Amino acid sequence: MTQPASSSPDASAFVAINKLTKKFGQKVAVNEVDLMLAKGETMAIIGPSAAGKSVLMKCLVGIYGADKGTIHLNGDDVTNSNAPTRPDWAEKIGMLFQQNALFDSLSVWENICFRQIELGTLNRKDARDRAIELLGLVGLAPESADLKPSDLSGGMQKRVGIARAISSDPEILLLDNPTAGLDPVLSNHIELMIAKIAEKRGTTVISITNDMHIARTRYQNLTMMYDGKVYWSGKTSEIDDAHNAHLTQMLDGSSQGPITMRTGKREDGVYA
Ligand SMILES: Nc1ncnc2c1ncn2[C@@H]1O[C@H](COP(=O)(O)OP(=O)(O)OP(=O)(O)O)[C@@H](O)[C@H]1O
Repeated sequence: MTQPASSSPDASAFVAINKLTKKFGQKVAVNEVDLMLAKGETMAIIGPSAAGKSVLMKCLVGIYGADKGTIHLNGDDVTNSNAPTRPDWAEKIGMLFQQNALFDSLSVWENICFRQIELGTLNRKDARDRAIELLGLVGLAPESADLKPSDLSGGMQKRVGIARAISSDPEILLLDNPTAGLDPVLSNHIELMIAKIAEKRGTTVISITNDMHIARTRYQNLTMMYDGKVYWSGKTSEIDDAHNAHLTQMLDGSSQGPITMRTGKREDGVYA
């Protein structure tokens, strides 16, 4: 059922991360992470604060280069942001940042098609039309297009961030806490929307969440990070109640230590 943290990922997987390490000075934020994901599959990444989840995402999107290890996307080595293959992937990866990263001085539609306007792939009229189409996809009215992000609620801002992330019709969608700060009803609504968009487009999705229930019900795969490492990675359908309880305890900090899901025991062997 599990991918042991020590196994080597299959390099032919659509997303193949092999022994990835990212340090900031002495701090090892991401420590020998192995992960793989097939095309069109979804993965939730969970873990307590400072586990390395966001840094891993930023390595994937090319913001940070790696100190060690590799990232392959569909066979292309994209480990370092200045790798020759990287520009080919810029348009194929959509990312929602934790704080949405919307520009307050720009309108909603300019935020959504920011990249296309910058690159000149769409003129301003077509970009506005495209943004309105995307607003519809994320459940926002066309009238929102000319508002500024500060005119929107937190939930609406998240939707705009998601609309921007999917604006280039990416092959991979990276979402850093798409429902952080939202109430449970809205969180569920947004996660359902993401699942539907991904299914319709065949998009591969990796999403950080703090919500174990959402991770188990909306994603096909789940990875728990702890102290920069992958402690468990596998199919959500195979998580039984005991494992769920322990992953949840690790997430909220009440567990006494990481567990290995292969055995269902904590690393110190206490849990059975
Ligand atoms: N630019 C940076 N410079 C120095 N240290 C950093 C930097 N970015 C992240 N870190 C450190 O790396 C570790 C992992 O950070 P990361 O943001 O990936 O955690 P996280 O799992 O996403 O946590 P959270 O759920 O709280 O967002 C933390 O100790 C953090 O302080």
